[in-house]
Amino acid sequence: MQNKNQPAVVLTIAGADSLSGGGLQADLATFNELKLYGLATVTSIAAVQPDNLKITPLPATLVQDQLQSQQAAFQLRGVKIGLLPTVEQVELVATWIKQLPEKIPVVVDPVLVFKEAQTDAAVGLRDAYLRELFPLATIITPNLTEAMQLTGQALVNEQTVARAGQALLQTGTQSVVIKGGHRLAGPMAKDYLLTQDGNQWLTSPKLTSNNNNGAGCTFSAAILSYLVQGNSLETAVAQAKTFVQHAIEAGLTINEQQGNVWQGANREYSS
Ligand SMILES: Nc1ncnc2c1ncn2[C@@H]1O[C@H](COP(=O)(O)OP(=O)(O)O)[C@@H](O)[C@H]1O
Ligand SMILES: Cc1ncc(COP(=O)(O)O)c(C=O)c1O
Repeated sequence: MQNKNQPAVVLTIAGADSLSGGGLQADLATFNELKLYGLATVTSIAAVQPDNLKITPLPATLVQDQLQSQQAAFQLRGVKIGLLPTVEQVELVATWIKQLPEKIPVVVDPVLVFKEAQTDAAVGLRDAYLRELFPLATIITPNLTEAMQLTGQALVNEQTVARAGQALLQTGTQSVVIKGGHRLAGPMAKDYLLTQDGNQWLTSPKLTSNNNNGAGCTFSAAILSYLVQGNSLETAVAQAKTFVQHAIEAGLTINEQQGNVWQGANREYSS
């Protein structure tokens, strides 16, 4: 039994990152900083290698077992969906979301593209996200390259990103934020938020730091956290952008090419 002094419980369904930059490690760190109790269903293990990311999926039955155990033990207040490496896992997670007894925020981060390696998601996986998960989402959070792969459009400026947002909204998700981040040209890191009620660009100065592994995971986990705390979608996304900006600024260098975000940087700013 949870009383009102205990933290709300949220779940991430995600992969484990061997360097803890992204994946469930970033999600749990974010939930913790934002005073939520985080659970994780592990879908896969991502081992970061010098020029590759080796992703090993776990069997779907094991994913199902974890979800059942978590739902039996806790009242879940929100769910974030990260890396699901197989169509079978996407279908299973969609079925599980549909049977949840209450309507809770569901943030879907379609992890199809990684900073650590050049990848092109399998068409079947892309289609499964579009068909199965997006219609169940409160918000979807593709990065620029993922939005290109999901829409088949070249996204090079504000107009094309806005058009892609409209196309993604047609999938049935309640809202979409396309992360221009470091990939969209210009001095600002711009993200485009589109809801049923309107749209806006969220901007922050583009940091030159390479310590942004985990930025996307942290951003989407922070959106979920702020939604669970009762904020509007617009407020949740704006606050998440500030949270991730601080996390990149204070990131941890691994080598000249890459480093991880650090969610703990936000302690300095919280009251
Ligand atoms: N260099 C940067 N400077 C400032 N913000 C950034 C930078 N890179 C990414 N971001 C922000 O971090 C969040 C995650 O974006 P991104 O790194 O593109 O996602 P992903 O990790 O999915 O590729 C977005 O809010 C984006 O604008
Ligand atoms: C398991 C897993 N999920 C997601 C990601 C994506 O991380 P990012 O937030 O940098 O997009 C990674 C990156 O290494 C990962 O290993």
